Amino acid sequence: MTIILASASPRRRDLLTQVGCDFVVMTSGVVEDNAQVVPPHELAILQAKEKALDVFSKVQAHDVVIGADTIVVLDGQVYGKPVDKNDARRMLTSLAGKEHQVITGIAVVTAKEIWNDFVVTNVKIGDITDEEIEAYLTTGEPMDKAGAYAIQGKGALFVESINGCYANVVGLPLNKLSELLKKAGVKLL
Ligand SMILES: Cc1cn([C@H]2C[C@H](O)[C@@H](COP(=O)(O)OP(=O)(O)OP(=O)(O)O)O2)c(=O)[nH]c1=O
Repeated sequence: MTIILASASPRRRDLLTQVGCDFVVMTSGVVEDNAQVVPPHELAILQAKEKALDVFSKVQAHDVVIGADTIVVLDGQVYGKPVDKNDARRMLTSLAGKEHQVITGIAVVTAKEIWNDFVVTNVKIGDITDEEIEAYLTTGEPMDKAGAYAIQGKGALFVESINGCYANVVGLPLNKLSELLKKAGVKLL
């Protein structure tokens, strides 16, 4: 049995490595579509499942595949990864001074069953000046992050407080993952 992380995200790899998991990475060919008309948490679960199932179709039947999808939700509006600098600027401007939710959907797929769930973390972004947004955009950090910021990077300068799982914001809720892996018969400790 091999544990496979169906993700191109270096953050997810780092988090899984942090907890001593022995795994390999395989990226899925799934194209995300955040415009789907389903509630945000369902969208995150759906996309996590799609990524995991796509990879599962290419591996051995006894393997375990993990998929995840992180979205930012502000007043019911879903923000994925920005398409360009203008989109990132728009996201950061609207997140400033407000609380939003970071939702990660997670799926663990085995030949027997698909376990899935989601985790919500509330994040309050403080006031940000236009000058700070422009400076942050030039770092390039926002471009591959949901909501256009990285709590684990310079984006931490904007985060006033969080309520909930930190790893969830970075892209992989480790406590929830452990719970789902245990159901699939995989123990990390
Ligand atoms: C909010 C936030 C998101 N992110 C990242 C986590 C995810 O990698 C990314 C959201 O995009 P995702 O589509 O969830 O993931 P991905 O495209 O990077 O990787 P894959 O689909 O192959 O698994 O945003 C941070 O790194 N820090 C943060 O503070």
